[in-house]
Amino acid sequence: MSQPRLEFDIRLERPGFTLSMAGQSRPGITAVFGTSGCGKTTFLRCIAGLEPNCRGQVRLGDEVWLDDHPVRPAYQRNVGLVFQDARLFAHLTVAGNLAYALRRRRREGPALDEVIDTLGIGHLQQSLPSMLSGGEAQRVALARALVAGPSLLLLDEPLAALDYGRRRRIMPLISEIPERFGISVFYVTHARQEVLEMADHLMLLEQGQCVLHERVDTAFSTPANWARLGDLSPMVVWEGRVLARDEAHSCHQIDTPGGVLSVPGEPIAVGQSVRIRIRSSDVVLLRSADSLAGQSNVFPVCVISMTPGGAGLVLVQLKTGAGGQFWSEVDWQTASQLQLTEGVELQALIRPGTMRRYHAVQHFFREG
Ligand SMILES: Nc1ncnc2c1ncn2[C@@H]1O[C@H](COP(=O)(O)OP(=O)(O)OP(=O)(O)O)[C@@H](O)[C@H]1O
Repeated sequence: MSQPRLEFDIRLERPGFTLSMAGQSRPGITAVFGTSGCGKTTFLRCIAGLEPNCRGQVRLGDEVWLDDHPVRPAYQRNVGLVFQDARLFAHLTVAGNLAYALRRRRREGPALDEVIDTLGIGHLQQSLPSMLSGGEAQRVALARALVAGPSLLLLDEPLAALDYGRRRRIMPLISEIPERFGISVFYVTHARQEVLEMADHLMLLEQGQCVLHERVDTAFSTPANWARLGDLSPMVVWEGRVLARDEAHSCHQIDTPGGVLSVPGEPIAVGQSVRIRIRSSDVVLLRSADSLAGQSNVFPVCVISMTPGGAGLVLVQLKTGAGGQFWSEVDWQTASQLQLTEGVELQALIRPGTMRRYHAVQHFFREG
């Protein structure tokens, strides 16, 4: 299903704060990320038409929403909004909340049953909001937003008030929304895990400006971004696809840009897209693979570059035969013993169990 493109070039002045952002939506989920006060919520509010002093241009597909002054006020912008608190109508049951949204629908939207099924709220229909857990209430809030048939979904930390278990259960449901309902999503979060698990793209805001708008794997794998994404240790994030599962050893064969990795963990379906994070500290370098016979995740690699890392270490950039680049961090003594220089070929072992796997139900890896 095609997702109408949002284009914006907006400015909002407040005492001590200016939001100034230009760009366009990309298919799938875009995480809006950044430190507290950088303007994430304000950006969503400007797009939704909730900031009367916002100036500039906003359009969604052929519809002009803002042309220096509002052309379409908030109630005429077909936007679904979900906040940290569910904000359900307290006097209506779940079914009543959904029926309300259905009555206000202004364009063709998803079937009610499909939304209820996707979010797993069929058994809650007769409940009042006061009877719902935080996770249930957020699922109903998402369902209510979807039932209204929005052209764009804006989610402002919808999982922030939930515990880890509930967040984990809802994340895959949110991941499905863009493809299943043909809607682009902007998703404000502070949580890196939510970005890695759900988002296709990352928009990083600093002091009211967008300083990065990239695919998630590229954003997290670029050295210049590590500090600004919250003091990350050197890492790469690879997009991969499950080729096979080895039940006997509880692990998966995953095709990645670096080659086929063997990754342990809970079952994931063959064909499923996943992300793999490999930190520099997870990678051991050796001159020869002789002592590693039978070990999985050993790759012949070539040294691309060496730069001083943190804490007196050297950061070694490596490339596998398949072309995937990643990092290892060693002390200078080890670097000298291994005679590391650019162009040297050696073996890299990605230590089993250190790789972090994210489900990443992504379908929008291509630039849209
Ligand atoms: N209603 C308001 N009136 C005046 N200033 C505001 C208002 N709301 C937010 N601000 C200010 O605007 C700036 C951006 O706030 P915003 O809420 O968009 O940041 P944020 O990135 O969403 O923060 P957080 O992650 O803490 O939610 C901040 O300096 C904030 O203090």
